[in-house]
Amino acid sequence: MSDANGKAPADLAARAAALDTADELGKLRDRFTLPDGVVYLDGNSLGALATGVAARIAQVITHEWGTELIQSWSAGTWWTAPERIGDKISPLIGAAPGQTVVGDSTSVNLFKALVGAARLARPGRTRMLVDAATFPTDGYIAESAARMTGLTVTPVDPSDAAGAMDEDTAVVLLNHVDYRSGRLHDLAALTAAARAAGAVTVWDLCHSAGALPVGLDEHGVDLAVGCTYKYLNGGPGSPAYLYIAARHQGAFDSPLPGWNGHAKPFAMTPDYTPAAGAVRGRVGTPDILSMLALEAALDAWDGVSVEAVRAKSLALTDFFLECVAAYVPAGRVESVTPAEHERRGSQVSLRTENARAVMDDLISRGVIGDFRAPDVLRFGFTPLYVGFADAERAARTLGHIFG
Ligand SMILES: Cc1ncc(COP(=O)(O)O)c(C=O)c1O
Ligand SMILES: Nc1c(O)cccc1C(=O)C[C@H](N)C(=O)O
Repeated sequence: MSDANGKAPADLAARAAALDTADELGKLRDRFTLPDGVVYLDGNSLGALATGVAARIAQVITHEWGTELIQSWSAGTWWTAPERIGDKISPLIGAAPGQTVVGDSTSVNLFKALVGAARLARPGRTRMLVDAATFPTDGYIAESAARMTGLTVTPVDPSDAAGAMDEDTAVVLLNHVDYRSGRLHDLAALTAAARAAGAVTVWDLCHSAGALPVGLDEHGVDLAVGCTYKYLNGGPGSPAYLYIAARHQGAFDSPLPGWNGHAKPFAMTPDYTPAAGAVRGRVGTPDILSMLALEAALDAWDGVSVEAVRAKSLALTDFFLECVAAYVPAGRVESVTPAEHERRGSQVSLRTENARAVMDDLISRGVIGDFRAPDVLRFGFTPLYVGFADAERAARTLGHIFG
């Protein structure tokens, strides 16, 4: 038997097995619970369940809530969870401790970051540059934040963003990795360009954190947000995070100054004095169950370097593209994810006709990716629990659908 392009599936299957055997990260799959027989390539939408989470949440419910009751806020681990878990995420995004706080959704953190950025921006500037291909929520929130702060949104393709930054640019909002195409944008160069133009940067890290090195401190990013339910495996609706660079913390003026961000929340004074540090990015009572599930899920990263994850991610996506080229009849799919490593995130997006029906068929055959309108099959590669045999089976199954 040979595939559509004449390559024997056994060759690729054998290669996949050898690559999995040599893979140093392969054993990390044991840190996750995944259903048997399923190839899960949707961890860029909802990460898999880390094994320690269920027991931790049972303990939080039965002991901390059920027995310790209110004391868990003060004597236990609850009150400081947002900044403690922020510090646990920090190494994954290249941030020193004290700059990252967990809570709320990405959308809400975008709002805080964008209005905060506008308030940090140089007076008199009028424009907010926003990634034109952005995940919709960023665009919606940016429009509202701009309206509230007297700015005007200018949509811009990230490839043209550096050239569009000028002395009228107040704020720049960009995605590190594009959710639909998987295109990786040059965070270092774009942040440098924004700094040169005197603009404040806000990066959305939803599709990069936990998949590749980010380097927020190293590259001088001002503010960043990201979700935790994708590559960080925090669970459905797990809280997002907000990064406020140390140099801005004194001046960061949150548009949502809730009592949890107050310097002395339990003084319960009528006037607002923001807490020092990233804690001023907090708003109201944190969602403890989701937050502590996230904290337990982050244990899956113990002893794992983001650099090693990136190396495996690129090897996986390279191999998947090779398998797709071998198994899928020519002309049936077209990759919209850049081939160059320096422009590729941790997913492969294939454009095809009837993409929704094709994805439904794939899922019915045990290969879970997702469909993104209008015509994209999206496959996310999460190196902590996806292997090369998964990539080969996914491509082979796609080949069968088109065969
Ligand atoms: C780039 C990006 N930003 C934001 C979000 C979502 O934000 P929220 O956590 O508020 O649903 C997503 C995905 O849901 C996303 O891909
Ligand atoms: N956040 C999601 C949700 O609540 C339900 C279903 C999917 C999602 C997603 O994460 C979508 C995702 N940001 C994307 O890149 O498409």
